[in-house]
Amino acid sequence: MKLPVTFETRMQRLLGENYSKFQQSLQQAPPVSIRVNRNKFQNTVKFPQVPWTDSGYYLAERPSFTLDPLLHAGAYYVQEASSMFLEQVLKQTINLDLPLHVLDLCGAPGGKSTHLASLISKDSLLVSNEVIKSRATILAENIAKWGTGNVLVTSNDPRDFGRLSEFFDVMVIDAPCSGEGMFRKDPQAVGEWSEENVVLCARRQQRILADTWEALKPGGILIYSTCTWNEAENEENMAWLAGQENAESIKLKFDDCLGIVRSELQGVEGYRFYPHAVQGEGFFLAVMRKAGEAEEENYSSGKKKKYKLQEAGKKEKALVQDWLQHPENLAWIQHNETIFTLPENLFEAADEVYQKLYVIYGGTQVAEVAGKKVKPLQQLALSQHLNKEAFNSIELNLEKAIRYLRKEDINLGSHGTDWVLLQYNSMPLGWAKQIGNRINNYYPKEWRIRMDLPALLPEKSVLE
Ligand SMILES: C[S@@+](CC[C@H](N)C(=O)[O-])C[C@H]1O[C@@H](n2cnc3c(N)ncnc32)[C@H](O)[C@@H]1O
Repeated sequence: MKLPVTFETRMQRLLGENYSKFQQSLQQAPPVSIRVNRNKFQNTVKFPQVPWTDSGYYLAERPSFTLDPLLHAGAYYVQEASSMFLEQVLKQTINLDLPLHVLDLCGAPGGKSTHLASLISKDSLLVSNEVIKSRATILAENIAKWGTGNVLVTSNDPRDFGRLSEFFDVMVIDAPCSGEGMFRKDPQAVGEWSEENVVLCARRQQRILADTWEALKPGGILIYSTCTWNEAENEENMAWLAGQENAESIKLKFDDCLGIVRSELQGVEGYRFYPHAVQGEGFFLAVMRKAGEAEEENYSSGKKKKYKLQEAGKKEKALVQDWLQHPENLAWIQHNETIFTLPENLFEAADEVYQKLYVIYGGTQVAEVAGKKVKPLQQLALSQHLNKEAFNSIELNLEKAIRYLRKEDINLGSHGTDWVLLQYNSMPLGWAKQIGNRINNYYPKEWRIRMDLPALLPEKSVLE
């Protein structure tokens, strides 16, 4: 790999005697890692663990993830290991048992958002945002597959978040960057890199930070990360923020043997991940606390509030409320023919987000109801709160599961006229409707597996 000269000079300065080890590590294949969705998959996982997270594992090689039904079921997410350090930050800086409002500002495709969704309590709200619409759709798909039901996916420009003044306890900004840490994984990134682009990225990151700072509560935590190593996009931006706003750097504790490098600039501490020192890709992270103390939230001010979210009709709700576990703890909401739910205690906060931002996906999408006709939605099948007892289900073998996920017609050898939940390894994949002895495949067209099937299919899932 031919590296840009100015990049090499800077890395030599940053790494000193470790530079040659760094250079060698760029020639090696990147490690493959996954993060397991513990709410869906509780079995023991046989792989070596990523040291800074309870649910991350290294695989010995890269399997065909696309052909693994459990990936589509949301049982795990493929994520590079350094990014999983987010878990340590949250565990060390926040009481995760409290009901929190969390923002993931640059969310797609959903690595950090799905991780955040696993870490926060069920009474917490995650707003997962992605400004680019096509990428926001993929984010919504991954959030639905993860299935926690307490996430709103928005597609807004960072400046729109000023409308949610002092709303978030935690803000994660995994900023668009010059991608130096991706050189090994994506050699094309080398060709796209330039000093001018580093400067442009650093300015854009400052703009993003300035635009969203208002949305953080006093006392709230900002977790800033990039997948690049130059100081302009990292420490210098954090020092700039500390100078502009009333923010202090938070220092994290961890064992030096992990190989994570601490950096310091003008009182701001940063954490650097290099591929020769950790089993993961290039990454930078810093944590800041906004000065002050949060005031007690007071949503019920006495005035009759006008909500944007409309309660589901009684008749419509009666048709579907047994499809989720503990329906009594949920707010049942209707938008046209679609019924969806949010945890009851999150209704007011979620409504505020609906009023101020462009929400493309929220909570658990349960069903479409037209008169007495009810159609269960894909997101319900993948919800962690699905009441499986309410449906007939059919277990598929691996080949049939893959064919179902390709939206092919499959023969189940069954008979009937009802909805059936199709599963692989007892894990729901989606719906089919029986019509006599054939079935209609209701897997969403946009989500289907598009790749041609190899002559030999995998024998089992990565997790088996
Ligand atoms: C590093 S990626 C995020 C990865 C994601 N956090 C994850 O863990 O899967 C940065 C994201 O920022 C988005 N982005 C690009 N320009 C942006 C801008 N001006 N403001 C906010 N986000 C932007 C990109 O579309 C991209 O999805």
